[in-house]
Amino acid sequence: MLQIQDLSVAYGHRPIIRNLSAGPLLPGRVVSLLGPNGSGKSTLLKAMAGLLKVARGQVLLDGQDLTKLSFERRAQRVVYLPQSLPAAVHLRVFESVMVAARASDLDPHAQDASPQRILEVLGRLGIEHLAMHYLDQLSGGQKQLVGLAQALIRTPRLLLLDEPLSALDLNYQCHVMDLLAQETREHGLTTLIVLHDLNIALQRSDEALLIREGALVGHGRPDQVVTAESLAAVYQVDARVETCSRGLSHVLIDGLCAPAS
Ligand SMILES: Nc1ncnc2c1ncn2[C@@H]1O[C@H](COP(=O)(O)OP(=O)(O)OP(=O)(O)O)[C@@H](O)[C@H]1O
Repeated sequence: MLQIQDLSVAYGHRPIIRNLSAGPLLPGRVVSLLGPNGSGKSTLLKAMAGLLKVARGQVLLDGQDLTKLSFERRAQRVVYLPQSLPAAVHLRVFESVMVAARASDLDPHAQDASPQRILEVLGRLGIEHLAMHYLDQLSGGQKQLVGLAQALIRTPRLLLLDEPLSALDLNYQCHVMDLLAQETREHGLTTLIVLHDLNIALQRSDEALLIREGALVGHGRPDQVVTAESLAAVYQVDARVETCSRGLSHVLIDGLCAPAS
């Protein structure tokens, strides 16, 4: 179970995340993290992953404060996939997933980095045919899928994914969200995913967190969080959330809200 308590994060003297509390987020659930550009989503994920100094507050995972753990112990529990992947090195896809599996390895038996397991993870993502390709010769979307393979091979307790669908086509977006839901449920992970596509958040996440200017303004079922009112308040768009013939919620954008006079 994940609980964020009174978290504050700053860059220098500039506060970004302000006394943010959220949770509990239960294992086995996919939670979308929503909010406008610059609202602090990546900053929140980086702080939870231990990559930024936390000015105040706690991130409790099963009662343990992640902000106080050593790098190695945190790396065993938390996997963070950044928005932009590091410049691709001249490694084959297969090797890069193997390196990722061993990255957090205090206990050599903790991660199964056998060739079969690596091929299985690549296969689940539909990219086993890329196993022997070089990372620096892949397309943007293919690199993003390899990043996901590097994350999933590690079976953490907490999976933090920053816009993991941004370079993927429609088919892969659906496929990856289905796979993440399956992995999350099967392994009892807590999965937090930054998304800009509100329809994907509505239809394929179990819960949503909505932030604005570093503060939490909504948490609950996606259809309770993504509403015409919240979209007007947070994104300044004039929108409707309607239910289609299959019973799924869709956001329809009519335009920008009229500026306040
Ligand atoms: N390394 C940094 N140093 C100083 N300020 C930063 C740094 N990284 C981000 N910021 C600022 O922090 C604020 C929040 O940025 P962040 O990347 O967390 O937003 P975001 O919600 O993820 O945005 P986006 O949806 O555009 O990716 C922004 O105003 C940004 O300019």
